[in-house]
Amino acid sequence: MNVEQTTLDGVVILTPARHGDDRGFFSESWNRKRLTEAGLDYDFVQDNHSLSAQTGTVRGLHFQAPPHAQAKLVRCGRGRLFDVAVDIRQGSPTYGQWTGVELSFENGRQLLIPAGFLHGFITREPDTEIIYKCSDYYAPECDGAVRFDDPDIGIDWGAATGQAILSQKDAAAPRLADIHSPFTYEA
Ligand SMILES: Cc1cn([C@H]2C[C@H](O)[C@@H](COP(=O)(O)OP(=O)(O)O[C@H]3O[C@H](C)C(=O)[C@H](O)[C@H]3O)O2)c(=O)[nH]c1=O
Repeated sequence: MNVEQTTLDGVVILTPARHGDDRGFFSESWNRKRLTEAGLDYDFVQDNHSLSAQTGTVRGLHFQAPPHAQAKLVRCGRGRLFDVAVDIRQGSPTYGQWTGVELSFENGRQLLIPAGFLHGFITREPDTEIIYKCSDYYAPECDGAVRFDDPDIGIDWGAATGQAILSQKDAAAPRLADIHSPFTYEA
């Protein structure tokens, strides 16, 4: 498994090995022991899987507040997407900064996002499926969102987002400056 750092401490890109043969390939998409050996041990308890039918679908930027904050291990099961994490830990030297990576079925890359970060993505192909592990259960009472096109964050989604396909919740999300982040940076 290849591990690449990003500009945000704790957000890393993982690429599990693929064992190809004349049938196709086999890959251990998640191996807790291997992550622990890389110093990335998370107790994932829930797998999520969503399908976005149209290119230019944006889901995010979301977080779950403590006591149900979620770390996530994100991968693309079909299609192609641009996955983004934003640091919202109060006091962090990278507060409000973002990092992004293209995840696709083809490249097999995964993004590991600790708790304390917003998560969102934009699809780059039709019928794109995202699959991700979460370190806590769904808790709608702890659900939070920030608008994906917040100018103070300034995410480059790599596409025109004026026609982004959004849920009503995401279309009405506040700017980061208008929320009180429940996360605190611990050096
Ligand atoms: C997140 C979640 C949702 N749901 C139900 C609630 C709604 O009836 C339906 C769609 O939920 P929502 O519109 O919040 O789904 P997304 O817009 O894909 O939200 C997710 O998108 C970003 C990228 C994330 O990282 C989060 O996991 C999550 O916020 O699934 C559940 O039953 N369990 C869950 O864990």
